[in-house]
Amino acid sequence: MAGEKPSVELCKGVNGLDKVVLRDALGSSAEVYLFGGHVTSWRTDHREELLFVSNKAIFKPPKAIRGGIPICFPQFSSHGNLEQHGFARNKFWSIDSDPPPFPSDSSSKTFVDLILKPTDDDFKIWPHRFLSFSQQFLLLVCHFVSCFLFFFFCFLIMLDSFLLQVASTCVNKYLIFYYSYEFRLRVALGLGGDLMLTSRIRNTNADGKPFSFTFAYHTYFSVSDISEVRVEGLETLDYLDNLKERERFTEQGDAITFESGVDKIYLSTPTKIAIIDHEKKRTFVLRKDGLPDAVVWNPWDRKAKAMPDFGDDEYKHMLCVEAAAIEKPITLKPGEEWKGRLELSAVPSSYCSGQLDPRKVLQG
Ligand SMILES: O=P(O)(O)OC[C@H]1O[C@H](O)[C@H](O)[C@@H](O)[C@@H]1O
Repeated sequence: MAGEKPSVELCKGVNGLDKVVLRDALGSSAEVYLFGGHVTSWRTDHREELLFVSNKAIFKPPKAIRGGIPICFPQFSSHGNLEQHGFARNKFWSIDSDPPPFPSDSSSKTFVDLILKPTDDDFKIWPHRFLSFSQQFLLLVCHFVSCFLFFFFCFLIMLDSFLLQVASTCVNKYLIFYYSYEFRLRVALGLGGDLMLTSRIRNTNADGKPFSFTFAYHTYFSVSDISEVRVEGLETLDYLDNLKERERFTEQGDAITFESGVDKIYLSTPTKIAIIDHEKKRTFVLRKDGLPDAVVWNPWDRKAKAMPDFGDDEYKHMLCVEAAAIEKPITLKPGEEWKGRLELSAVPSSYCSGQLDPRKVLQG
């Protein structure tokens, strides 16, 4: 593969879904499905797959693909009114042929730009606490109708308040305002086959209204054996434990190892986290920017069995470490843009007499 020209190719993937394949001159590659703006493959120059995708993954919209790097936006997990992890991973993205310049990625020639934005017929279920003009108008009509009835039938006073209450419930529940936004995603292969994802989210509301969101790159790393893996960079940090109703705890001082299911949101994490795979003698290094939190997730055996698109034993060969912004939602005023960047490298572990040197792993 080495010596080939870098290429960016649009082709058909599983079930005829469109995907973009990136290849660099040394043979590293990545694949991105337009469905979900979802990276499903990242390979070394030796064609070794670095991301986990379940053998049972269902490549059928609108179900998100199990594995790779789903984008969680505008809501992480189930903590909000939206569907789990928001809608970005269930939508078809487009190739953005003319994006505004990305200064930070200028070194990479192998990349694709995708864009997700609401379409006219695409009512976003992204509720908000303000009422739009049409909603206010509907409330007014309800009020006039009930006032009219009031003058003619005094006993309808009670009905008036009842109608108003029903109307506002309906307005809040069913007539939902949708935010206008632009979500631009660049997926790039960097020098040495690094995988770089940059998200830029802009508030394009014309009505002056801000919106808030939470976000995660839900990265599934492929590991040899979960019991041989440790994560460095999250020691002594506070986390919210999703398995204990999001109670807040403080992590102990040692690197994180795995003996049972884990679902934790580490808060205010450093910009660099390492996943060390002893058996493979490989270390994944995550570098992130604009993403203060990090989720660590492995479903383990019981939850794995309950997931229809995940093999019973596959939990042994994956680990999610998700660069995220969750604890403090991002709020954008109209015209404002947020940027969240993730850079992934796979390097040989500095392995010596059975001991890894965390200083080497986390240096630089
Ligand atoms: O099954 P999904 O909707 O893809 O979510 C998979 C997992 O994602 C995150 O890591 C959450 O912290 C977990 O609570 C959730 O189970």
